[in-house]
Amino acid sequence: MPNEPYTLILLRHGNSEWNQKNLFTGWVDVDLSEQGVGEATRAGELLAASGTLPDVLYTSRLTRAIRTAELALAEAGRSWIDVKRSWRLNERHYGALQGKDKAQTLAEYGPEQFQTWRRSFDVPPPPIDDADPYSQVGDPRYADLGDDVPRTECLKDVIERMLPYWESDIQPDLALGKTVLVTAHGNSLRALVKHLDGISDDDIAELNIPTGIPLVYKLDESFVPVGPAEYLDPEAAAAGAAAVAAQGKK
Ligand SMILES: O=C(O)[C@@H](CO)OP(=O)(O)O
Repeated sequence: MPNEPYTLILLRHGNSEWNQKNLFTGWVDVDLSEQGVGEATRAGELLAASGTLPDVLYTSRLTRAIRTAELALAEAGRSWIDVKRSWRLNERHYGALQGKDKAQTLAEYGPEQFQTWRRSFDVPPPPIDDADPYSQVGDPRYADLGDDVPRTECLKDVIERMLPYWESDIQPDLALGKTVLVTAHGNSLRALVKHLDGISDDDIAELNIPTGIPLVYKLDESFVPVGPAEYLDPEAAAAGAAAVAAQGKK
């Protein structure tokens, strides 16, 4: 291979106030919890210690991802890098479940329906009402979407809105040899990992992304991984992923 492989770092935001309260979040703009602030800072330490220093940052338009990136980059001495934000990296819109308690939802609807809403590939939760306090309709942050602001999404919908951005914006920066950091969300990153690793529609249900631990991909010139992606703290990543899988059962 003539050139060095491209480096892509995926980072799920640190634990949020609603992760802590065990509420479905989606596009609701909640901040990091104190634990999340610590995780974001630690992510920056891991980047610095491994010498994986980003040249450009991509984030969603949600505070928890933006702050995670700011804290991690400050810790790694890279606050100065260029930043690009897109709603296409936002969390999966959780429809009418936004703001609902996960444990209560599990108790009310049962494990099968609960798992279908959380992890099925193509079954979205019921749509959120435009008048719901947790709807994003009318939010100036999404003025460019007009009436196309999502009312609910399944993982398939997330892949369909995220992949065009991956191709139009992120891939060209990688092709320039830049180390790219993407700070995003559990389900928008599951969508990207599914694409990169060629995971089937069924198997993706089992994949959970832990909060605040950088996942590093090396990609060839066709943006295909040259080996398995690596978490910079594999033990913490395994524990974190198991905790995400168990949400609701508390
Ligand atoms: O509530 C959410 O938006 C997501 C991520 O926190 O939850 P889940 O892991 O249940 O998809």
